[in-house]
Amino acid sequence: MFLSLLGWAVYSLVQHKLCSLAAILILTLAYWTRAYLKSPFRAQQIPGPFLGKFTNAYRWYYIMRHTWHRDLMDLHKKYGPIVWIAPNEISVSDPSLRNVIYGFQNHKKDFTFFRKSPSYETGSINQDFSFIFEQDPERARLGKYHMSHFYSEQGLLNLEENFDKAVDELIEGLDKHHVKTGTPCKMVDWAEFFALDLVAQITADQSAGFCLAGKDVNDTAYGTRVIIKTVGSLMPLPWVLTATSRAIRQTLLLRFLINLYRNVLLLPTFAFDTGAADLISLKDRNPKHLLAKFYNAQSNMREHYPNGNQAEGTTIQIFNLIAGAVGVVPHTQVKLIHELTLHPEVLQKIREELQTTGDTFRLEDYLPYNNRQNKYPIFESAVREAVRLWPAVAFSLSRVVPPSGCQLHQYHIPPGYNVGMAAYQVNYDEGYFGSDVAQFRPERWLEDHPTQMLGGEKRSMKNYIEAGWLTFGSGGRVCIGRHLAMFMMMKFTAAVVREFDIRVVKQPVEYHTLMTEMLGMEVLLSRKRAV
Ligand code: HEM
Repeated sequence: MFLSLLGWAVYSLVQHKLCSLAAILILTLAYWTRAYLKSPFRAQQIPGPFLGKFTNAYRWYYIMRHTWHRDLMDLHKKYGPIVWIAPNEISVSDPSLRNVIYGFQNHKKDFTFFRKSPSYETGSINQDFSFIFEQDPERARLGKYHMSHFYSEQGLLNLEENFDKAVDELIEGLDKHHVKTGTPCKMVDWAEFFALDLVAQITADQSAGFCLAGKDVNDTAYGTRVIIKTVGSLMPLPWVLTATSRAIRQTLLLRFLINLYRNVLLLPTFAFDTGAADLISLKDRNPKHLLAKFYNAQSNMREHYPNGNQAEGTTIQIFNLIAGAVGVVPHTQVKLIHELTLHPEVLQKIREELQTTGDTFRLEDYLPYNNRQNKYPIFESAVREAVRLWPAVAFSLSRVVPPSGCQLHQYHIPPGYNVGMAAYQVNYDEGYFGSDVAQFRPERWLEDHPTQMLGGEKRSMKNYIEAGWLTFGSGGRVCIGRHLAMFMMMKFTAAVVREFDIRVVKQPVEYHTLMTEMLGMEVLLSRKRAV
């Protein structure tokens, strides 16, 4: 009976293509309409774009136009802080609701805990712990427990020598490939080369040679972009998860993943099934670097991922590192350099701060340990201002409403629906940050809040901004690489502004998929004139 029905369906599909198409269309419309009519968002009249209420394709269309981060800002301007953007998803822009969704709830109390939504599964491309995409809160907590200390400020301070080696190669490469030849330099490419070199340095104390070569050796950075863009394009489409498995997604992206590991670890024949021995010998030679720490972390997590293996479990940590360092940091880095060329007065102050420490940016002059004082307050504020205004991780950090449900202003969101906030919408909220929110004004980070008090003293703006912004996420799943990101940008920027005068010859263009990339900016560099 079933077989004859199936046979009939295939026969009609072939014979009556138009009828079948019409039937599919009608069924889809009926499905969308039924979901719309039953939606609790409709019952509460939550505002939002008409098509978004019916289909995920609405958001996907704007993501594929690469403008979604700005389009969503416009939607919030039009509809207010709570917007119905997809059949089962609400977007929230009000910073005061950040802690409702991302606050430090007890992950053991499933009744009130907001997990990462199933869309994160799209980015899971292995059988092992993959930090950013792990949805299980207990495993994510364990991962953080095993890994946060080496991504802490103190942990990274131990690797400062490696940051400086990467900086030296950056300067040598820029000199050789652009200053001496007088050719324009593509800023985002160089920020990526630096990031790849830095990852190789801090992972296993090796020089990967991207800056020295002045090119994307073996398409390594390109591979990172392909993986990130693929995940970003598919994340908003729930059916992708029905149609694929982790194994399928990994197979699709395997070539790019393996290429990353081979070129960054300088293991030209690395493969998951045979690579463990190579990794072990490399990490044994560099016990204080991240590869050794990743290896230990994966050993501690192994029992939770019986289908993975040592090589996969270790290298996926490198992928998470590369995703942050190469996929995210360079785009804010580009905007920071761009803003400094637009604000010469800020650039001048940064150069003056650097002169107080022998024209070199040293972490120990920045971090307030051992009674030291931060010698770079304006420099630090300029970097923070850039990450506030151009938060490269710009997709909605979507979470599932727990069994308790949740109250967002006048609306009650029932369990099982998704709610999310995205950094552009939150960071540009005038109500919270003030009417000059869109201006690049580093000094704001050094001021006091005009009215608020904290512990009997005036509340600093730094404290106030960090309690509201979403650049690095918030709560238990806050970005583990935020200190690394700050150090990378400060090391890169300090070196470039110390050595070179910079003239922008092509402006950056925003391009959103998963991250908001800053593409196309070109600069002419010349050796800095003495002042
Ligand atoms: C300016 C640079 C960066 C920005 C704006 C940024 C932003 C973010 C955001 C918003 C999240 C939260 C994601 C979520 O809740 O779904 C996150 C998580 C994460 N980031 Fe970053 N990131 C940056 C750099 C880095 C770097 C350099 C690394 C390298 C280690 C990194 C590694 C991670 C990891 C592993 C997570 C997942 C943490 C968890 O789920 O507990 N990020 N990042």
